Amino acid sequence: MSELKYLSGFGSEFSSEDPRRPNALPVGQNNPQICPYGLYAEQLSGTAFTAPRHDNKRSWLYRIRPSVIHKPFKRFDASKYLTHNWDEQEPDPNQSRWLPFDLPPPESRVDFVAGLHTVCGAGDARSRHGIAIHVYLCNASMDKSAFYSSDGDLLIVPQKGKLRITTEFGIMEVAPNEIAVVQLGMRFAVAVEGPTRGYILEVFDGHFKLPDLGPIGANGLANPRDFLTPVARYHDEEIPGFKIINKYQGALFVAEQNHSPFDVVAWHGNYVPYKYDLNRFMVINAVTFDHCDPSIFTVLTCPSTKPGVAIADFVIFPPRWSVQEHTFRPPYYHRNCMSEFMGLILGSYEAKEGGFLPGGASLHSMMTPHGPDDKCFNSASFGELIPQKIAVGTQAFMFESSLSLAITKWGAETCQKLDAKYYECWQKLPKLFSDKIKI
Ligand SMILES: O=C(O)Cc1cc(O)ccc1O
Ligand SMILES: [Fe+2]
Repeated sequence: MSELKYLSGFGSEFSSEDPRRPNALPVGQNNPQICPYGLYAEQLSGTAFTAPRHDNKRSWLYRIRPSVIHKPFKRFDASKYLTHNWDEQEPDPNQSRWLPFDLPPPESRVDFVAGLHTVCGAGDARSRHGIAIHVYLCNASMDKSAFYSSDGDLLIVPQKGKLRITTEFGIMEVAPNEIAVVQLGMRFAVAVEGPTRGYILEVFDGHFKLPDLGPIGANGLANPRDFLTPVARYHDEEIPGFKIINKYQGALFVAEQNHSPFDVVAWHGNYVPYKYDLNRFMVINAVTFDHCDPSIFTVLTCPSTKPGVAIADFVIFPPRWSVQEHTFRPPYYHRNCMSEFMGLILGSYEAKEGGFLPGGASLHSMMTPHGPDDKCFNSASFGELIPQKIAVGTQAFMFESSLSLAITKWGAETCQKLDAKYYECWQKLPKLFSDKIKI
């Protein structure tokens, strides 16, 4: 297969034609009486028609058949651990840590949709307010099926195994240490190459944006040109019994049709799927003293209507130099009015060298105290403060949300990965209080 091509930019107005059908995009209008090549015009709206211009998102798809040619949707029970039921368990404010989530057994055949497991979440897709955090644990490619969420945008964080994501807009390949965003309503199919695991943040409220940079200036953190959107590529295939799987109000539905939904010959617009390589993140940090809040590491944010408060931020902890003088350099001890769900893509996380493992996770709920374990505290308190390259070969991330998250039954019990001894990592923190320590 030839190398995939991408369009570069975040939030841009793009246009793309499959080179096999030049001039497939109508010129100067969206709805010609007959479209070039006899294509159907279909608008995919990502915001209300009347959203302000700077927020307005829509794309026009020129496709062989309109999406409406399908049989009725019926309930589908492909993934029994996908849920929006936040009342399955009693509330639990404890610090939670999960060992790496199990991959499906090699003799099984589990695709991306069947492998979706909801770990925690809050809110309601019906009132378009909330989030769900899922993991996907799969080992087989989707076959004659496509998936979309009618509930929210999906920010996909591969941890193990590359994803080849065929979308209506074209194909993107996303490997660990890259992320992909497939927005509300966009249909996609995932092909994998073996045991595959990753995390998904689904936001019900709106769309992800790049954070404002304030005094940082016009450049830095995640730069817009590093976001890549696939190019148009169509399949003209009759496929009897092709399944369109729809996540709608937290439940799965399936509708059959007799053709590939990946039949878009050309498209234009600013409502698109995209990917981003986390290695491209330009880190800004303190070069004098003290520990900055982790908001400096925000890759993408889904804002709420309250100024400065995110429904959810996607934050990473990339390799970087640590140079602060007379400073306790690791994360400070804290209690936060936001919920912090963390995962590990590669390596280890500086505040917890042991126990927090790639493919595992942690949740520090609203106002639940947390911070470095005793080992980290001791070495950072008494180590020499030379410039140090930290987190080399590692990548931890955080989904930080202003919502108070509930853990599902699968997350709390069925997965059997909760580490009941997690609290112990703080119990041996020493009492240093003494008249002898004077600074
Ligand atoms: O809890 C965590 O490990 C995440 C985190 C990192 C940091 O550098 C500062 C605050 C914070 O919540
Ligand atoms: Fe934290």
